[in-house]
Amino acid sequence: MKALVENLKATARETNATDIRAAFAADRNRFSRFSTTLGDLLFDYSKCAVNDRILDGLEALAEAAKVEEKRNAMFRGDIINITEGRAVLHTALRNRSNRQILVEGKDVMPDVNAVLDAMGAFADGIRSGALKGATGKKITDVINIGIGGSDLGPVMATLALAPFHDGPRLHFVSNIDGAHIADTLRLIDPETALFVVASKTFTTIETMTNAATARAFIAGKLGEAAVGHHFAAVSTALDKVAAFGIDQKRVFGFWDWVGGRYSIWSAIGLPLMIAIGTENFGRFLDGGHAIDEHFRDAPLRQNIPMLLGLIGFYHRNVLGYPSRAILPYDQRLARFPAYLQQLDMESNGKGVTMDSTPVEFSTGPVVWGEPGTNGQHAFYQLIHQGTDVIPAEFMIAAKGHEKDLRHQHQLLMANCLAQSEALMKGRTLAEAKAQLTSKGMDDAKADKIAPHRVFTGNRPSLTIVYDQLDPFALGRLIALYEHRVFVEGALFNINSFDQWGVELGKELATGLLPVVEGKESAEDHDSSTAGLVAALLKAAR
Ligand SMILES: O=P(O)(O)OC[C@H]1O[C@H](O)[C@H](O)[C@@H](O)[C@@H]1O
Repeated sequence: MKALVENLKATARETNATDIRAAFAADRNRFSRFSTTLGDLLFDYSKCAVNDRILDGLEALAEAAKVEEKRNAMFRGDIINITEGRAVLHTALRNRSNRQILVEGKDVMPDVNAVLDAMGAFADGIRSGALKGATGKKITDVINIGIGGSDLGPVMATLALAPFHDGPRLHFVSNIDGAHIADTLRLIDPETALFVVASKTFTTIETMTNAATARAFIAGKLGEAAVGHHFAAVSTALDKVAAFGIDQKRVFGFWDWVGGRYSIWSAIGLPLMIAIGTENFGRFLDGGHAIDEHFRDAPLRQNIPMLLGLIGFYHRNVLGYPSRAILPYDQRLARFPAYLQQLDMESNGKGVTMDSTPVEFSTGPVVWGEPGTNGQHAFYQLIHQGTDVIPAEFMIAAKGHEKDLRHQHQLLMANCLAQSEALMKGRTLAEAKAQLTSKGMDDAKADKIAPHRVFTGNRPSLTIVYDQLDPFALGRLIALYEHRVFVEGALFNINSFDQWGVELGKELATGLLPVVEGKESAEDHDSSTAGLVAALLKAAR
């Protein structure tokens, strides 16, 4: 692998691959050669620093890393999450073909379908008003209590699918900070509220603490007997849910082969289903399934998740770019960058290979972003003229949902396209100077100012276009990025499906709680921690 990466570096140098502007000038068909479609989904990577030889090299890399074999093992239900001894089968949750999927000899599809049916019946009951609060009122507000994978997916997708939201209002409480639940409880009426406690493990301190606060709120306002009418739960740990006291009929399970950050397709999607209805939720699953079929079957050069992953690896390890910006020109995808941060950074922020040795590559990049056009007025300066090259990933719908605001959508499209064009083309010193002198600036001054107005150009970006942001399109987009993360993880030869890196902080927080409660002394901690504890406790007195 290392040698193949070195070869790619040499190829990039020899073929002048990073001169993207020159590549466009030399080849009128560059767009059609370096873009591909799947239905109405268009993936354009022609503004990345690729050429045929680079793609050949990336293909060799995929072969050497056995990406296709690893992909097949995932779909087959092999135990590929080796540190936790689990299969990785979020694809089973959206397996609309219903073909058998075996985990340790047992077909998981009957259980998947049974939970989906139970969720559907519950969601229908809440939406229609057949399932009421303790005082006989219809549920108007659903509050999801969860964090990480038990929060980010429903939060992101609910906003993304706002035009399809015809069920009760949704709220999300995740942070341990009491402000989060307190501000939410102020907005709701206990008689018409339903809390969904969402936690894969049902041990996460934030979720358990917020759930206890919510439980006390309902019991305090409506009496202990009302609790059963106002709570539901989603978890893989059904015994722990039972201990919390939630009615079994309102508990929706999933399985240890669903990673938290891949769980939006499972019962974790219940709030979304309540918001948009079972039919739309089904379309969302269809979208994910369409990408699964494509990822499994399409040849590499037409395989969008493969290409996305290979280009991601190329940016990181051949060209050495440290981060990637996710820039949806779609206000309703405002939480998509945050969603991808967990998906990508928790999956591929690793330093040890599948063979338990240190990795030989740079693994996952920093993933960040904001929707356009807001980002333009904040951080695009650095993307255009900063000293790091930051590959940008644009996404935009051909049609907005606001038919009478078509003009605003046209402005949105123009901005999106202008940004990727500007990143690629840039502006030379001569062009900058000519622009200034044409406006009457004298030569000496133009010489001083022009360098500040130079854009190096040749800054890579890729663009994803879809017809309209509907449940199917969103399902496709999420699955596309899930598989991209898979491909990159396979190339790094890491386990993308564990998350030991979040453990240490959790352990230390448990140890520090008695210290900040004033029950234990801070003397066993380092002087900074002890000093901070002292300052906080003094100020809180
Ligand atoms: O769903 P839960 O078990 O409550 O876990 C919630 C989150 O907590 C952890 O810290 C993990 O890093 C995440 O992957 C997970 O999504």
